[in-house]
Parts: sequence; C-alpha cells; structure tokens
Amino acid sequence: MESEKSMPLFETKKARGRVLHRLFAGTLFMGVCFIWAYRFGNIPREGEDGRWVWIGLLGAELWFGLYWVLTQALRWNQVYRCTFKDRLYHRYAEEDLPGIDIFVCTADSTVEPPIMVINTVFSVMAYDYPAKKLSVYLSDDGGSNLTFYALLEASNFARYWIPYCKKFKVEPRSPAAYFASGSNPNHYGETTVIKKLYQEMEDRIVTATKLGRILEEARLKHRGFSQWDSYSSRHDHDTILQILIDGKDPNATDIDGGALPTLVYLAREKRPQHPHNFKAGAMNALIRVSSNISNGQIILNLDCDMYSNNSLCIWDALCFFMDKENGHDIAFVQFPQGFENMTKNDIYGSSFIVISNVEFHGVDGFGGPLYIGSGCFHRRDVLCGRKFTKDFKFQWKKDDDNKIQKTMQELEEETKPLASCTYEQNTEWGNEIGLKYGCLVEDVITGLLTQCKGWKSVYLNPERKAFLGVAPITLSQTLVQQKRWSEGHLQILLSKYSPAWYAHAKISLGLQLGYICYNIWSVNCLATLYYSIIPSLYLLKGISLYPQVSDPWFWSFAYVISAKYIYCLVEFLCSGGTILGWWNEQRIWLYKRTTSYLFALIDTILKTLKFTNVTFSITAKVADEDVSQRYEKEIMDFGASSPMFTILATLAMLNLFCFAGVVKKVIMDENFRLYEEMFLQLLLCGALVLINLPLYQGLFLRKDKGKVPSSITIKSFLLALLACTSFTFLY
Ligand SMILES: O=c1ccn([C@@H]2O[C@H](COP(=O)(O)OP(=O)(O)O[C@H]3O[C@H](CO)[C@@H](O)[C@H](O)[C@H]3O)[C@@H](O)[C@H]2O)c(=O)[nH]1
Ligand SMILES: [Mn+2]
Repeated sequence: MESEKSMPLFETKKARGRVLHRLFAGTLFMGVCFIWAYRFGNIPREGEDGRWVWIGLLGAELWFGLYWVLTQALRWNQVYRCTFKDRLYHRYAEEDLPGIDIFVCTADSTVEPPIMVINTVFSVMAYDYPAKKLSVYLSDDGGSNLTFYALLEASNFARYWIPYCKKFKVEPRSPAAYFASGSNPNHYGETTVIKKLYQEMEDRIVTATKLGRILEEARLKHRGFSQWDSYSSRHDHDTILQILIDGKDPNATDIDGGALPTLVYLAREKRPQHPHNFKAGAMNALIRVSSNISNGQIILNLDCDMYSNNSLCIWDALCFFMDKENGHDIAFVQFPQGFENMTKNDIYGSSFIVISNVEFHGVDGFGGPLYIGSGCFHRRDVLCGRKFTKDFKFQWKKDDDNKIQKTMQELEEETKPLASCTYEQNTEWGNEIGLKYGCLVEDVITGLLTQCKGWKSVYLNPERKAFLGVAPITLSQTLVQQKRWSEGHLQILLSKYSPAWYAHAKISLGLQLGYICYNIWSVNCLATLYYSIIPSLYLLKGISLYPQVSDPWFWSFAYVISAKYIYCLVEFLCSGGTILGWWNEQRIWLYKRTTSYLFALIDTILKTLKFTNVTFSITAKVADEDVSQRYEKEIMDFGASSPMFTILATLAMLNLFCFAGVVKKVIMDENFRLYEEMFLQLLLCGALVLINLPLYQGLFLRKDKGKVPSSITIKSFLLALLACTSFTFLY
C-alpha cells in the first residue's frame, strides 16, 4: 500500500530513432554547407553581371539553411508523456482534491455564436470531477446580453445534462458534438428526452441571436438582465457579474439531487478611454474575480470554441501537478489544440499536425512547451507571479468551511470592483502578475516568462484529443490569423524578454532556439519572396543562376532538396496527414510566407516606429452556407478583396508567364539546351506553377463566389506583365 502511494503519477519517455535522425540531419547539414560554399565561391566579381542577384541568392540560401538548423532544435530531443490516472484516482479522497477554475473567453456574439459558447461550457461543467471542486467562468468581452441569456439557459439545461452524462458515461460532453456524432444509444428513452430538451433550448437561443434581442418574457424572469440598464455599448459599460449557479449552495442541485459546479458570467468594465488589453485583460480580470469566489488552485483556460472532448482530462493534468516527486516545478500543462472542423486534406493547413505531433514534443524535451492559450492548465499561484524556489513544495489547501457565508448578491457586489477598468492602475497586473499585456500572442510571452523564472511546463498529447475547436475556413481568415501570430511572435523577439538575450541562461539553449524558431516566422518572408521571383525572371531571360546538371555542385542541391522534402513528407505522414494534405500544406506555407509574414514584418516595423497600434482581429467561427460548402469540398476560397490576394495572384501570374515564356523559347529555338543548363531553375519555377494550380482556377476558370475578384485578377495580371516585360527589355 505504501509503495502504491509513492508510485509516480506520470512518466516521460524519449523518442526512438534519435541517433538515426541526428545522423541524417548531419548529412543534410553537410549538403547545406556545400551549397553555401558554391554560392560563396562563385560570387561574380565587382563590375561583372549579376553580382547583386548572386549575393541575394547567397543571402536567401544562408537564411534557409540557418533556419533549417534552428528547426532542428524542435526535433533534436523529443519526449512523450503518459499519465497514470488510476493511481491518482485512488490516492486522494474527494475533499483533498484541488479546486479547478475553468475560464472560457468569448468576445463577440456575432462571430462567436452563443450556442457554440455554451456548448463549450457544458463540456467542462460535465467533467468527471467532484462538482463542488469545479467552477466555470465565462468572460464575455462582447458584453452581450444574448450571450448572457444563453448562459442562463445553460444553467438550467445543465441540471439535466450533467447527470445524464455521468449516468451513461457520455463522450464528448458538448451536447452539440455529442448529438452530431450520430452514435447516441438510446438509454431507456432518456436520450430522446434530453435531446428534445436540448433542441428546444437551442431553438430559443438561436432565435434570440437571429433577432438580436431577448423576448420581454424571458428578460423579466431574471434579475441579471437589469445590469444592462446602464449599458451604452460593448466598449462602454459597467462590470456585469452574475453568479448563475453557486456551487456552495446546498439547494443548487441537478434533477437527481447531485451537486452542480459553480457557474459565473462576467463582462468586465469597459470604457473607451481605458485600453482593455484583449484576451490578456479578460484573463486577468477572471483570475481576480475567481479568486474571490472559488479560488481554485488550478486554472484551465479555453477559447469559447474549444470544447473538451475528454471528460477525464482534468485527471491527466493533475497527474503532473500532484506528483510528489516531480510535480512541484511544473507551472502549466499544455494540451494540443485539435479542430473539429478539419477536412481530410486540410486545405488551409490549419491542423498543425507537425507542430502538435513533432515540434512540441521537441520543445518539451528542452524544458516544456509554449503556452498557446486554449487547452492549458495552470497553477494559479504561478499565474499570479509566484517566484520559483528550488525546494518549495505545493500544498493542496482544503476548503475553508468556517468562512462566513455571504449571500450571492453580497459576494457579487464585493467582487465587481476587481473587474473594473481602474483596478490595475499602478499595479503589476499585466506585467509581473497575470498574463502579460501588449503582445499579440499574450499566451506565448506569458509562458516564456514563467519558464524564465525557473518553472517547467509539460506537453501532453493523448491519443484521444482532449480539446477540439474551430479552425478558420477561408484563406483570408487563415492568413489574417497567421499574421497576428507571426507578428506577436516577432514582438516577443524584439521585446525586453526576448528569447535571444533575456532568456539566456534562464532556460535551456534548446528551448531558446525553439522559441526563436517561432519568433522569426515572419522574417522568412524576405528569402521566400526573393526565391519565388528572381530565379523565375532569370529563367525567362535565359540566365542560369544554379549549377548545371553536369556540374558536381549540382549534387549538393539535388541532395538537399530531395532529402529535405522526403523527410518533411514522411514526418507529415507519420503525424497522421495525407499526401494531398502535405501538398496543400506546402501551398499554405508559401502563401503564409509571402503575405501574412510580410504584412506582419511591415506592421511590426511601423509599430516600433509608433505609427500604428496593436489590434486583435478575432477569428470568425461561423460562415455563410456557400462558404462552408466550399470548405467541405476542399475548394479554396479567394472571395475577398484583400491586398494579400493581390500579392498571391501577382506571384502566381509572374511565374506562369516565366514558365510559359521559357516553354515557348524551347519550342522555337532548338539549340536552347534548357534542361541541361537550367534544370534547377526550371524545377523551381515549375513547382511554383504547379502549387498555384488552384489559384489559376480561381483566377481564370471559376465562376462561384469563391473565385478571385476580377479587380484583383486585372491588377495582378498587369503587375506581373509589367514586371516580366520591364525585366526582359530594360534590364
Ligand atoms: O478582446 C478579446 C479578443 C479575443 N478574446 C478571446 O480570445 C480567444 C482567441 O481568439 P481567436 O480569435 O479565436 O484567436 P485564435 O487565433 O484562434 O486563438 C489562438 O491564439 C490566440 C493568440 O493570438 C490565443 O489567445 C488563443 O488562446 C489561441 O487559441 C477567443 O476565445 C476570443 O473570444 C477575448 O476574450 N477578448
Ligand atoms: Mn480560435
């Protein structure tokens, strides 16, 4: 029995095949060095033709090579974690388990429909965990009474849903996902009843959302709505706080008499003159508000679209925090972000399978994954700024039953000031305490700082996805999201807390490199743009920039290109992708680099020069019928007049012209030994044309709403034509 009690709650395994991988990486690196040597050794002398182009290529290849070296940090030392939930389950009595506070963030009832938000709420309210120890907080930055109404409805339906889930061990516990899954055995007719109840509630909520207002009758039923009386807009209102279920109240029970988790609605105070700091601000308000209500020692953060797909995942996370030997330095446990709306071949590359199944295991081996927002369990103390000390041991404090019981109204009134605009003035909130402000990836910089203080984090990637969210379903949304992320990451690199210098000697070198690898995403745009324009233009003109097939240097290029791509394909397939999915990912890779990253880089420069301000564009979680249909059929959506699309279309067109031009030349001129002399350049240009096939369709062939808008077609055609002609004739 004693030994059972001291058995570890989790285990860490190193990945297999490390030696082989390192050997392979070594040979690839040698190939890269040969390429550098070739470029370096053959720079045209001053005054000679093509000197600057050549130096540009050298720069691009140096960048690609060094970036590849950096990405090795993410692959060098992969580890895998597994947990022993059973041991934990049997080790502690219910009252000895820590309280868990779950924060769900929403910000806009139009792009984040209330019915979706409450489904996320249900999935966590119904966790397989003592209800008394569970509290769910919804932060609504939209300050929408529609969302409040939905949560109110949810507080009622939960009384039926939670006992149903527990009785029949239902998975997943988001009702929408559960009923949509199709496999709903009818438990003695109870499923039919509960499904009907759900659908009626859904109807009421969806109708209210469509109408944009709540029926008078419903509004009069709950005192909470009166808090909107003084509301002038979503940017200008008092704190709205409502405890919808008080878990401590013995009368708050489900239909079977079981306890219910606490459920709280919060719309923090907003005033136009006070910056609200987006999600980070919302999280910090939640941390304070919850500390006065339930004060759970563990905090789980979820985006409103990300429901929990596994009712036991709390136990998984606790296995790390509660391990007596190795748990005390663990600050947070991050799960991967899965997506429920993925199509088979993932046209927008939004499933991030390589990041989730390879790279994060790599950073975990060097000290722990990045904090990426949703799906992350934290120790409250650490989020609140606790310094790391080596021999400190966490204690799980018991509920303080002797505390004077306040009425719900008293508690609300006393708590509201914690969410006011002015509360944080002259405090360390947003800096040393809570999530950090001023960064577009507030989560990542907060996690980095935590690790710099000496804390570790853990990445847990179980077979059954723990959380599932909604990935963007149009190209423009994908690119905008990527822009926000890459911009946020670059902000981190340039901030006071840069992984490049501040983190030095505070976290391991491998982790530093891992962070930098993500931080410099946006800088990749330069080399990629260069590589997708210049060699093609020179091909058109018939000037060779790479070694000929007969030249021994050719083989270093051939090896690096083929080895790199075969490796990357195998990695993708092993992570669960398809071949077509990989091809799609290559396209998105190119599109991200030539647009999102470029815009992120430009914006960062402008912001550093203080020309513009930080803004957070929320990703839409709903779309029109025809947009969704195209997505389901895996047809790319170009239907927006975004300047990003102008760039993509111009690049595609330019490569098409170059390719067509050179083919014409080969046909007309028999002496032109193209394959022999310019094989690599032709390959590059050909690959660019091939990868852009869906874009050409969108430009010339499609008639649906997802085609490229004609204004962009014309603009890009003219731009590409201008580039090609002026290059051939003038240069
Ligand atoms: O002023 C705001 C803006 C956003 N949010 C919420 O933040 C979450 C993330 O927003 P979303 O538009 O879905 O961004 P994503 O890019 O999908 O989110 C990822 O990237 C963000 C950082 O850019 C992290 O905050 C998220 O946790 C992470 O899932 C959503 O729940 C929003 O409701 C707020 O609460 N307040
Ligand atoms: Mn999201």
